[in-house]
Amino acid sequence: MIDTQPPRGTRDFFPEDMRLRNWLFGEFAAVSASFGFEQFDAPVLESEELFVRKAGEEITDQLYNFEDKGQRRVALRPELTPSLARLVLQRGKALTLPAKWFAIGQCWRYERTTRGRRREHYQWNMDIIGVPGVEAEAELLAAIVALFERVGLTKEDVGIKVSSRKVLQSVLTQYGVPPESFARVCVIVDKLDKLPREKVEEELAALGVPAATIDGVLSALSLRSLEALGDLVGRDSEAVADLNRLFELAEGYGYKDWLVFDPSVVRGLAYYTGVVFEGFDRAGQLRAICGGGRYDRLLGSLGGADSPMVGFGFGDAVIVELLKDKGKLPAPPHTVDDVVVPLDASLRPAAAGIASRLRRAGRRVDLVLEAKKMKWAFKHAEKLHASRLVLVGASEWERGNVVVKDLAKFEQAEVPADSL
Ligand SMILES: Nc1ccc(Br)nc1
Repeated sequence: MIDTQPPRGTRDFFPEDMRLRNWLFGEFAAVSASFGFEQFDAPVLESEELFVRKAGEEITDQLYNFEDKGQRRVALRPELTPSLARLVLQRGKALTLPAKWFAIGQCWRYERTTRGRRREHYQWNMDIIGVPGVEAEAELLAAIVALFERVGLTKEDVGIKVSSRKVLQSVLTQYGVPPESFARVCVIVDKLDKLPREKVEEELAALGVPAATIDGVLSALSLRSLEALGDLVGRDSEAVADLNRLFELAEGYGYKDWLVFDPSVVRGLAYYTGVVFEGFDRAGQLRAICGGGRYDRLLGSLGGADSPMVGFGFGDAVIVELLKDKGKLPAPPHTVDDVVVPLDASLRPAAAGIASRLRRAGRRVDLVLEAKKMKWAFKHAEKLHASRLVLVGASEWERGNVVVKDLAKFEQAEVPADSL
């Protein structure tokens, strides 16, 4: 027999898994719709060049890339943002700005399965193109909070750490680190909560960032108030102005208590240029729930004209682990409205006609396809959480009737078949 397991690092979604996934994606789509966003999608398979960045990111180190039968260098997308950028460049001046787009798509990595981690997950992305002010970031943070609230999480369960890469930029400038090293330094500094400090210092030193600078960077990242940040980088710094404005807007939206200023948040993607943020569980048991930020120079890095862009990615795995931990994971049942049962093989065409009519009327109908006893039909209807059991029997059918059992009210009636 073939190996019935899915390929290493991937998942199957049996019907009960798909019901949960459809519920979660339904919440993603509902939040996106409530914020007026339009959905886009792009191929899972992209040209490799879309993702080649020389900043030592894990996401590009683990690119799921290969050469196809036409000797083309291709890759399974590790994230959705570069595809979004490609579509924006493709649409060019025809794209009306600001554009608010969302997507839910499978993303891949080729992880050496020494750690046995998954190689695919689904990500919900929301992005705003063409808005230079932090009003865009505030809107996206509101969407994340809306999602958390919709799935039953509170500000006691989760929060969103917020900072700006401009903090790191001003510190590095103070220490004379050249701007061209900025992206790589960010990628390394992002590893602080994953690697021992010595390892981070080693990697920074390999970039030519002297130890004294590292101390300066690390002390900046340990600040815990915007006031202290202002003292360090200057009250009129862009980072402070952006973050003060962001917290003021958060007050207006009513989600300020969900936010935590945390300059240690850098995020691991090279292309972020401004505000960055990540959702976290306050119990500190899990990896980041979601993350995002501003990336105003991604289009330029792909050879196009820059446009202000900001967005986030929200994976389908950590949120499910968190809801499970909180006992808030729904188990959507398989439900139909009606079960239609012919009580005799000769009544099967009649039963099929009744099922068709009910379906055209918008009912979800399970038509029993084999000769079954009443007892089985009852059990089957209960398992399907059906509202009604419609029995097509010879004597009633002669009168143009069927027997309908209301399974909620435990009532039964003989009614004309065309009255259903
Ligand atoms: N980028 C990425 C892709 C796939 C998984 Br699983 N995690 C991260």
